Amino acid sequence: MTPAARVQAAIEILEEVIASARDDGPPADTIIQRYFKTRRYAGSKDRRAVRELAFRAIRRSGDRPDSGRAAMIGLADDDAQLLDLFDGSPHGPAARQPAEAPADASDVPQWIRPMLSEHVGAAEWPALLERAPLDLRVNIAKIGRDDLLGQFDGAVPTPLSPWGLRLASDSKVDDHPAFLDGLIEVQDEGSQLIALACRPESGMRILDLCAGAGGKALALAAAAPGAEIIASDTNRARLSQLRPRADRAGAAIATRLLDGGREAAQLADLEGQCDVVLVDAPCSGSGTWRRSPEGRWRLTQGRLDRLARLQAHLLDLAAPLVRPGGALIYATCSIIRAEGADQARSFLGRHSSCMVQDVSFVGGRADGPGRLLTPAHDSTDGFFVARFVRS
Ligand SMILES: C[S@@+](CC[C@H](N)C(=O)[O-])C[C@H]1O[C@@H](n2cnc3c(N)ncnc32)[C@H](O)[C@@H]1O
Repeated sequence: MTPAARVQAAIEILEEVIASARDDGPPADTIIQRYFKTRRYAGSKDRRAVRELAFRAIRRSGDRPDSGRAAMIGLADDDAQLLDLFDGSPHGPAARQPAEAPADASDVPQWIRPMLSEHVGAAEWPALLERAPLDLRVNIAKIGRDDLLGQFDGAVPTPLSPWGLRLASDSKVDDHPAFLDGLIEVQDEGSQLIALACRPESGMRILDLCAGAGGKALALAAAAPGAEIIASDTNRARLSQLRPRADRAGAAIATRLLDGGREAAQLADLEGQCDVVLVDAPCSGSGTWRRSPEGRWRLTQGRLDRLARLQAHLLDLAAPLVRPGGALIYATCSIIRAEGADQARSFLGRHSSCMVQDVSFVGGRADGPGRLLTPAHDSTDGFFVARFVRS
């Protein structure tokens, strides 16, 4: 591909990413993979260059651009070499017209700014979009962290989680023997800290209510191999990914597929029976923009309101399942108050039998009844987490 053809390819990809963000479709990575499946002429260098261009344009625009071309023009207006490639050559983009408006540049969408946690001021915004390192969680049920340290080039222990190793962002581990043997999982340090906040111990019964593909359930099982762990979710496809991961890790985790709206009846046998219930609730994902920067283009006030209602519903569902003296842990990978401190405060207002307890990990900052981790302050994804004890 010529350099100009790469720019045109990135514009076409951006067009799809914009439509997908508007219509709640697949993420940018999936779109890029699909794009090249039907374009075998593109070599690996072309693919890398196009991907890089598309992601640079996505990171540059906080608000959803009008078109892929507007997004790329925005990037090119600050980069003379890129602008020169708008030359109308075959397969390249048409020449830039003076009347064409570039997409606006911003880190955080305008409308979301007033909704962020007070900790996430403008000085923290650039870090929300910096490339994240690759964090691994060592399966401590099988091996110690120090025993694996030397097996990965440039790996360092994560500073906050005792289970983590940090590698450069572009590291690949899915064909590493340690991965195939179930000794590691890819997991951001922030997610590891949420599992730590559950204080898992052998003999406990732990419900991971929104387990998804089981990232945190696996961390809990590794930390407390003698615990009974139940992983539930309403999404069959996600929950079914847990089984092979648990087999690889040698973890015993029971799963329960729930029907949205019938969860209370399906979990009735666990009422007052759980030592710990983890509610890792669906959220805006605003704490993970550094991995999925197009997530900023997906959010609308309507979506945010629906998510906040679902989070409240899941918290109300979870509270009666906790045994007296047991703990409810609420987490979202969000830096938006409505999904964090405000949600936790409302929960406390509705449930007088629950009291706040400090989460036991190092890191983060106090944020209302919970703690907030942010990329700038903690070098983790952004997370809100609160721990409640049932009296
Ligand atoms: C943030 S994700 C969970 C990530 C997972 N805990 C992990 O560590 O990989 C939230 C999950 O909540 C699930 N969910 C949505 N509505 C639910 C409901 N009513 N009951 C249980 N799970 C639900 C979604 O399907 C999604 O998998």
